[in-house]
Amino acid sequence: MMSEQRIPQATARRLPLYYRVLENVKRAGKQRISSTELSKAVKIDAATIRRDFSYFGALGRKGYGYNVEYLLTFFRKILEQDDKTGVVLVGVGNLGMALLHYNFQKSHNIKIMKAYDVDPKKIGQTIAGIPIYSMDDLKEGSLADTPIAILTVPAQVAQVTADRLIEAGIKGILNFTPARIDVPEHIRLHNIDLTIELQTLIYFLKHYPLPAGEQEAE
Ligand SMILES: NC(=O)c1ccc[n+]([C@@H]2O[C@H](COP(=O)([O-])OP(=O)(O)OC[C@H]3O[C@@H](n4cnc5c(N)ncnc54)[C@H](O)[C@@H]3O)[C@@H](O)[C@H]2O)c1
Repeated sequence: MMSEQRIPQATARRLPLYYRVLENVKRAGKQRISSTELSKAVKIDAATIRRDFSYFGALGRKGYGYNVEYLLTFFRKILEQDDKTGVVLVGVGNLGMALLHYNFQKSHNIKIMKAYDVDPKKIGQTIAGIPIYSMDDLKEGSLADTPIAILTVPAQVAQVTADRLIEAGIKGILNFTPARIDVPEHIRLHNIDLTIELQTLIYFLKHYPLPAGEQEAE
Protein backbone atom coordinates (compact mmCIF):
# COMPACT_ATOMS: atom_id res chain seq x y z
CA MET A 1 0.00 0.00 0.00
CA MET A 2 1.24 3.44 -0.89
CA SER A 3 0.68 4.85 2.59
CA GLU A 4 2.96 2.22 4.06
CA GLN A 5 5.84 3.31 1.88
CA ARG A 6 8.33 5.32 3.89
CA ILE A 7 8.77 8.86 2.68
CA PRO A 8 11.95 10.82 3.37
CA GLN A 9 11.89 12.87 6.56
CA ALA A 10 12.44 16.14 4.72
CA THR A 11 9.45 15.42 2.50
CA ALA A 12 7.32 14.47 5.49
CA ARG A 13 8.17 17.75 7.18
CA ARG A 14 6.91 19.71 4.16
CA LEU A 15 3.55 17.92 4.01
CA PRO A 16 1.69 20.12 6.51
CA LEU A 17 2.87 23.18 4.58
CA TYR A 18 1.70 21.80 1.23
CA TYR A 19 -1.56 20.85 2.85
CA ARG A 20 -2.21 24.29 4.28
CA VAL A 21 -1.41 26.07 1.04
CA LEU A 22 -3.53 23.68 -1.01
CA GLU A 23 -6.44 24.26 1.33
CA ASN A 24 -6.16 27.98 0.66
CA VAL A 25 -5.97 27.32 -3.07
CA LYS A 26 -9.12 25.25 -2.87
CA ARG A 27 -10.87 27.90 -0.80
CA ALA A 28 -10.01 30.42 -3.50
CA GLY A 29 -11.98 28.23 -5.89
CA LYS A 30 -9.10 26.80 -7.91
CA GLN A 31 -9.26 23.15 -8.89
CA ARG A 32 -5.75 22.76 -10.21
CA ILE A 33 -2.39 24.33 -9.70
CA SER A 34 0.86 24.23 -11.67
CA SER A 35 4.07 23.29 -9.92
CA THR A 36 5.39 26.81 -10.62
CA GLU A 37 2.39 28.43 -8.90
CA LEU A 38 2.63 26.01 -6.01
CA SER A 39 6.35 26.66 -5.78
CA LYS A 40 5.72 30.40 -5.40
CA ALA A 41 3.05 29.85 -2.77
CA VAL A 42 5.08 27.50 -0.56
CA LYS A 43 8.48 29.05 -1.37
CA ILE A 44 10.01 25.71 -2.26
CA ASP A 45 11.59 25.14 -5.66
CA ALA A 46 9.48 23.33 -8.24
CA ALA A 47 11.95 20.45 -8.66
CA THR A 48 11.75 19.63 -4.93
CA ILE A 49 7.95 19.76 -5.06
CA ARG A 50 7.90 17.41 -8.05
CA ARG A 51 10.23 15.00 -6.29
CA ASP A 52 8.18 15.15 -3.06
CA PHE A 53 4.95 14.54 -4.92
CA SER A 54 6.43 11.66 -6.89
CA TYR A 55 6.64 9.69 -3.63
CA PHE A 56 2.86 9.72 -3.52
CA GLY A 57 2.47 8.92 -7.18
CA ALA A 58 1.09 12.42 -7.75
CA LEU A 59 2.96 13.22 -10.91
CA GLY A 60 1.07 16.19 -12.27
CA ARG A 61 0.25 16.32 -15.95
CA LYS A 62 2.10 18.58 -18.36
CA GLY A 63 -0.02 21.61 -19.16
CA TYR A 64 -2.54 20.66 -16.48
CA GLY A 65 -0.66 20.78 -13.22
CA TYR A 66 -1.88 19.10 -10.05
CA ASN A 67 -5.44 18.33 -9.15
CA VAL A 68 -5.94 20.20 -5.87
CA GLU A 69 -8.67 17.96 -4.50
CA TYR A 70 -6.71 14.80 -5.26
CA LEU A 71 -3.65 16.12 -3.44
CA LEU A 72 -5.69 17.29 -0.46
CA THR A 73 -7.38 13.91 -0.09
CA PHE A 74 -4.03 12.22 -0.32
CA PHE A 75 -2.27 14.45 2.19
CA ARG A 76 -5.19 14.27 4.58
CA LYS A 77 -4.85 10.50 4.65
CA ILE A 78 -1.12 10.62 5.23
CA LEU A 79 -1.29 13.34 7.87
CA GLU A 80 -4.10 11.59 9.69
CA GLN A 81 -1.87 8.58 10.21
CA ASP A 82 -0.14 10.80 12.70
CA ASP A 83 -3.41 10.90 14.63
CA LYS A 84 -2.53 7.52 15.93
CA THR A 85 0.62 8.82 17.59
CA GLY A 86 -0.02 7.50 21.04
CA VAL A 87 0.91 9.49 24.10
CA VAL A 88 0.84 8.23 27.68
CA LEU A 89 0.93 10.37 30.79
CA VAL A 90 2.69 9.29 33.96
CA GLY A 91 1.78 10.91 37.29
CA VAL A 92 -1.88 11.86 37.56
CA GLY A 93 -1.52 14.64 40.15
CA ASN A 94 -2.41 18.32 39.86
CA LEU A 95 -0.62 18.91 36.59
CA GLY A 96 -1.22 15.45 35.12
CA MET A 97 -4.95 15.71 35.84
CA ALA A 98 -5.13 19.11 34.11
CA LEU A 99 -3.39 17.72 31.03
CA LEU A 100 -5.70 14.70 30.91
CA HIS A 101 -8.69 17.03 30.94
CA TYR A 102 -7.13 19.24 28.31
CA ASN A 103 -6.05 16.34 26.10
CA PHE A 104 -5.01 18.61 23.27
CA GLN A 105 -8.50 18.84 21.86
CA LYS A 106 -7.50 21.29 19.19
CA SER A 107 -4.67 19.23 17.67
CA HIS A 108 -5.76 16.30 15.62
CA ASN A 109 -2.55 14.40 15.94
CA ILE A 110 -2.05 14.26 19.70
CA LYS A 111 -4.06 12.08 21.99
CA ILE A 112 -3.28 10.78 25.44
CA MET A 113 -4.27 7.12 25.28
CA LYS A 114 -3.65 6.08 28.87
CA ALA A 115 -2.16 7.23 32.14
CA TYR A 116 -0.11 5.60 34.90
CA ASP A 117 0.23 6.27 38.61
CA VAL A 118 1.20 4.50 41.84
CA ASP A 119 -1.70 5.78 43.93
CA PRO A 120 -4.22 2.93 44.49
CA LYS A 121 -7.00 5.52 44.79
CA LYS A 122 -6.34 6.67 41.22
CA ILE A 123 -5.53 3.34 39.56
CA GLY A 124 -8.56 1.90 37.78
CA GLN A 125 -10.27 5.28 37.44
CA THR A 126 -10.98 6.99 34.14
CA ILE A 127 -10.34 10.71 33.70
CA ALA A 128 -11.89 12.40 30.66
CA GLY A 129 -12.17 8.98 29.05
CA ILE A 130 -8.53 8.08 29.74
CA PRO A 131 -7.92 5.00 31.91
CA ILE A 132 -5.35 5.15 34.72
CA TYR A 133 -3.18 2.06 35.07
CA SER A 134 -0.79 0.93 37.76
CA MET A 135 2.93 1.42 37.18
CA ASP A 136 3.16 -2.35 37.72
CA ASP A 137 1.42 -2.79 34.36
CA LEU A 138 4.42 -1.21 32.66
CA LYS A 139 6.19 -4.29 31.37
CA GLU A 140 9.24 -4.39 29.16
CA GLY A 141 8.21 -3.44 25.62
CA SER A 142 4.57 -2.83 26.57
CA LEU A 143 4.64 0.75 25.24
CA ALA A 144 6.34 -0.06 21.95
CA ASP A 145 3.30 1.30 20.06
CA THR A 146 3.09 4.45 22.15
CA PRO A 147 6.08 6.61 21.28
CA ILE A 148 5.66 9.54 23.65
CA ALA A 149 5.35 9.89 27.41
CA ILE A 150 4.43 13.02 29.34
CA LEU A 151 6.20 12.96 32.69
CA THR A 152 4.33 14.67 35.53
CA VAL A 153 5.60 12.74 38.55
CA PRO A 154 7.36 14.28 41.58
CA ALA A 155 10.90 15.36 40.68
CA GLN A 156 12.54 12.84 43.00
CA VAL A 157 11.15 9.86 41.05
CA ALA A 158 11.59 11.40 37.58
CA GLN A 159 14.74 9.44 36.69
CA VAL A 160 13.52 6.00 37.79
CA THR A 161 10.19 6.61 36.07
CA ALA A 162 11.92 7.68 32.85
CA ASP A 163 14.10 4.53 32.99
CA ARG A 164 11.02 2.34 33.30
CA LEU A 165 9.28 4.13 30.44
CA ILE A 166 12.28 3.64 28.19
CA GLU A 167 12.38 -0.06 29.07
CA ALA A 168 8.70 -0.20 28.17
CA GLY A 169 9.53 1.11 24.70
CA ILE A 170 8.91 4.87 24.81
CA LYS A 171 10.87 6.94 22.24
CA GLY A 172 10.32 10.49 23.45
CA ILE A 173 9.72 12.10 26.84
CA LEU A 174 8.14 15.45 27.57
CA ASN A 175 9.50 16.16 31.02
CA PHE A 176 7.46 18.60 33.10
CA THR A 177 9.43 17.92 36.27
CA PRO A 178 12.25 20.26 37.27
CA ALA A 179 14.57 17.21 37.51
CA ARG A 180 17.25 16.87 34.87
CA ILE A 181 17.09 13.29 33.68
CA ASP A 182 19.58 11.20 31.73
CA VAL A 183 18.41 9.24 28.72
CA PRO A 184 20.22 7.06 26.20
CA GLU A 185 21.11 8.59 22.83
CA HIS A 186 18.21 7.05 20.93
CA ILE A 187 15.63 8.72 23.19
CA ARG A 188 14.40 12.24 22.63
CA LEU A 189 13.93 14.33 25.75
CA HIS A 190 12.21 17.70 25.88
CA ASN A 191 12.08 19.62 29.14
CA ILE A 192 9.35 22.05 30.03
CA ASP A 193 10.41 23.88 33.14
CA LEU A 194 7.86 26.55 34.01
CA THR A 195 10.09 28.09 36.69
CA ILE A 196 12.89 28.64 34.19
CA GLU A 197 10.42 30.05 31.66
CA LEU A 198 9.08 32.51 34.23
CA GLN A 199 12.54 33.51 35.40
CA THR A 200 13.56 34.16 31.81
CA LEU A 201 10.47 36.27 31.25
CA ILE A 202 11.19 38.28 34.40
CA TYR A 203 14.79 38.77 33.31
CA PHE A 204 13.72 40.02 29.87
CA LEU A 205 11.11 42.34 31.32
CA LYS A 206 13.75 43.87 33.57
CA HIS A 207 16.65 44.12 31.17
CA TYR A 208 15.02 44.45 27.77
CA PRO A 209 11.85 46.47 28.37
CA LEU A 210 9.69 46.80 25.27
CA PRO A 211 8.89 50.28 24.00
CA ALA A 212 5.66 51.55 25.51
CA GLY A 213 2.87 50.53 23.16
CA GLU A 214 0.01 52.78 22.16
CA GLN A 215 -2.98 52.47 24.43
CA GLU A 216 -5.86 50.82 22.65
CA ALA A 217 -8.66 53.30 22.15
CA GLU A 218 -11.83 51.91 23.63
N1 LIG B 1 1.40 21.65 39.38
C1 LIG B 1 1.99 22.47 38.56
O1 LIG B 1 1.43 23.51 38.15
C2 LIG B 1 3.33 22.17 37.99
C3 LIG B 1 3.86 23.07 37.11
C4 LIG B 1 5.10 22.80 36.55
C5 LIG B 1 5.75 21.64 36.88
N2 LIG B 1 5.24 20.76 37.76
C6 LIG B 1 5.97 19.53 38.05
O2 LIG B 1 5.19 18.44 37.63
C7 LIG B 1 5.36 17.36 38.52
C8 LIG B 1 4.00 16.98 39.10
O3 LIG B 1 3.47 18.07 39.83
P1 LIG B 1 2.04 18.00 40.53
O4 LIG B 1 1.79 19.31 41.14
O5 LIG B 1 1.06 17.45 39.56
O6 LIG B 1 2.36 16.92 41.68
P2 LIG B 1 1.33 15.98 42.46
O7 LIG B 1 2.01 15.60 43.71
O8 LIG B 1 -0.02 16.61 42.50
O9 LIG B 1 1.20 14.69 41.49
C9 LIG B 1 2.18 13.72 41.33
C10 LIG B 1 1.51 12.41 40.91
O10 LIG B 1 2.53 11.46 40.61
C11 LIG B 1 2.18 10.24 41.23
N3 LIG B 1 3.40 9.48 41.50
C12 LIG B 1 4.24 9.57 42.56
N4 LIG B 1 5.27 8.72 42.42
C13 LIG B 1 5.08 8.08 41.25
C14 LIG B 1 5.80 7.06 40.56
N5 LIG B 1 6.95 6.56 41.07
N6 LIG B 1 5.32 6.62 39.39
C15 LIG B 1 4.16 7.11 38.89
N7 LIG B 1 3.44 8.06 39.49
C16 LIG B 1 3.90 8.55 40.66
C17 LIG B 1 1.43 10.63 42.49
O11 LIG B 1 0.60 9.56 42.96
C18 LIG B 1 0.61 11.80 41.98
O12 LIG B 1 -0.61 11.39 41.42
C19 LIG B 1 6.34 17.81 39.59
O13 LIG B 1 7.62 17.35 39.22
C20 LIG B 1 6.25 19.31 39.52
O14 LIG B 1 7.46 19.93 39.91
C21 LIG B 1 4.03 21.00 38.33
